[in-house]
Amino acid sequence: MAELLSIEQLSFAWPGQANLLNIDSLSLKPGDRLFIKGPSGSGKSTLLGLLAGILKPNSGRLRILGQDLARLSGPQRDRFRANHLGYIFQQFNLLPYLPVMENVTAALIFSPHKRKQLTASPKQEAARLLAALQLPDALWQQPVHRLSIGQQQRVAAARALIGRPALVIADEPTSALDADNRTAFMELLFAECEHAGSGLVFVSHDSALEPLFSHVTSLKQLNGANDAEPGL
Ligand SMILES: Nc1ncnc2c1ncn2[C@@H]1O[C@H](COP(=O)(O)OP(=O)(O)OP(=O)(O)O)[C@@H](O)[C@H]1O
Repeated sequence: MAELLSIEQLSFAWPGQANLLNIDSLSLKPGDRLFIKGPSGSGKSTLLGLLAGILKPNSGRLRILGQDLARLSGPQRDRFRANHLGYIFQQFNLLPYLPVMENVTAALIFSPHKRKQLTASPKQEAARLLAALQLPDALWQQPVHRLSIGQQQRVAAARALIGRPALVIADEPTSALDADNRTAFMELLFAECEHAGSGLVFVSHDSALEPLFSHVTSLKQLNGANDAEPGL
């Protein structure tokens, strides 16, 4: 089976700026869970943009499921992202006036692959995920803007997980939560990734979450080739 993620000799600089990322190597197997830490401004979101194929490396190679994203055209990259990735954004990026249920099933619209992965109807699978993430069913037909931040976060997680993507990318999704809610959310997220067989790349500057992950690295380690942990 192809590796979930492999990076070799990758460099990236924003236009007119010095190199921000110089990653000698990073690899993950299907289902692996990686925590990436690093202070604000160190390049965590930039790295996630590269993983999602929203940004292109200046040099080197980045493969997801064996596919070098830089070799795909823009529309092919969009399709690859829709089919194989689930993304939980820092600000969730939900559609505020659409009901919860439609926000979750929206992830299937541009993804024949995710639709094929379903074992029930889109609504049934969205309902299963929302229930598993403990969002009360009284809220499922409510527009998202009426939900609390913690509730919106569960909707964003359900949207990222529907259709069993190979890789779920999460950019500081717990930053608006208190410690109790954070731990509960992480347990649910892990359980659902396991159920779906999804790998997880999770970015945060909250090192309290670090012990929950089998693989941990930092932007500093990634950028200094010799400091990386074995296997990372
Ligand atoms: N669209 C952009 N154009 C130019 N420079 C950018 C852009 N986005 C980010 N940068 C620069 O890249 C650097 C890293 O930013 P990035 O958002 O990746 O950091 P981060 O580690 O995710 O920070 P935070 O924890 O605050 O979210 C910063 O110096 C930032 O100014």
